[in-house]
Amino acid sequence: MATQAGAQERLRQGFETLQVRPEKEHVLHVQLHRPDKRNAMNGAFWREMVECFQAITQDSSCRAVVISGAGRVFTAGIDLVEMGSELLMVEGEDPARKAWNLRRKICAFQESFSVLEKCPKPVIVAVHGACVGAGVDLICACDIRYCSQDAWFQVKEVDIGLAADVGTLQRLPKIVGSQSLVNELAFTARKMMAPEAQSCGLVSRVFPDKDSLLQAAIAVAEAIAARSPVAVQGTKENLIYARDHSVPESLRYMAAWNMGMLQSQDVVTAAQAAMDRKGPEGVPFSNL
Ligand SMILES: CCC/C=C/C=C/C(=O)SCCNC(=O)CCNC(=O)[C@H](O)C(C)(C)COP(=O)(O)OP(=O)(O)OC[C@H]1O[C@@H](n2cnc3c(N)ncnc32)[C@H](O)[C@@H]1OP(=O)(O)O
Repeated sequence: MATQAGAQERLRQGFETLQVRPEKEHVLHVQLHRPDKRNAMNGAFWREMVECFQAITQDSSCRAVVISGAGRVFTAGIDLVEMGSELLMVEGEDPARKAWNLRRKICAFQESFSVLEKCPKPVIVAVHGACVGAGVDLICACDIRYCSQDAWFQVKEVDIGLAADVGTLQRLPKIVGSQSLVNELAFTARKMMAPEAQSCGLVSRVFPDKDSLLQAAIAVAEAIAARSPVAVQGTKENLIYARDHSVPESLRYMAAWNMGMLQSQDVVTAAQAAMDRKGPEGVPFSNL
């Protein structure tokens, strides 16, 4: 799937657990789609997230992505039925080999959400109803988080006997300012409702219902997609780099980045539009 055509073909083929559809120009909407099972994450889901977002990364016509959940809730987290019988079953003739194979599996699970961060296009997630366990890991890897008034969040892993290992413990403390709150949520699996999620910074906006939530998520994706993809994707790359590095390291990375990217035609086009008092909407930028 190294080519643009290959990526678009993969997205056209469709997935078992994800529904992908174009929403506006340059905007794709990825829906977690196992509504009867509350979008619980089975084996197919963990694989398909990687395939889907690798294809989106390759598809230069896509500039922003919205993720939402089909049906009553965003997601019930890992599929508990498959977890016991399949997802975490491991082969190996001795403990070292079993441990090594389990490590491989855990790394593969981690990739299913890290792929969201590696995707250069901004990902906006719209959460309604429950967002449990691995759902929190997923949203922590997204760039913008919105929810509806009925949403609730639960770092549920301790209740099923494990430490959350696919991103929550690593990313949540960098999203929420209070380490004490993160610790409390992770140690107790307490449900956090939408107003608290907003006040602690996990989500940036709360909407009255799912319809208004989706409308707003798609509108912000459209606004992002109208801007220079060189500027937007460079911004995502450098924000994530800065989160994980010191200020001097990040400034150095930024300078190396922009010594190439400032030579883009987009700078000239966008600056001219600003001088002419036009917004970026309606200014044509080539795909990246
Ligand atoms: C190395 C990997 C690391 C990853 C770790 C991840 C860990 C986690 O994700 S921990 C969290 C596990 N999830 C849960 O504990 C949530 C369980 N589900 C619920 O609490 C409720 O379903 C929920 C509040 C989300 C929704 O309640 P609602 O009343 O709307 O639905 P239900 O009647 O309960 O369920 C409807 C059908 O969906 C099936 N289902 C729900 N959750 C799961 C799940 N996690 N796994 C598998 N299936 C699930 C439920 O059995 C019902 O199915 P059916 O009886 O066939 O209709």
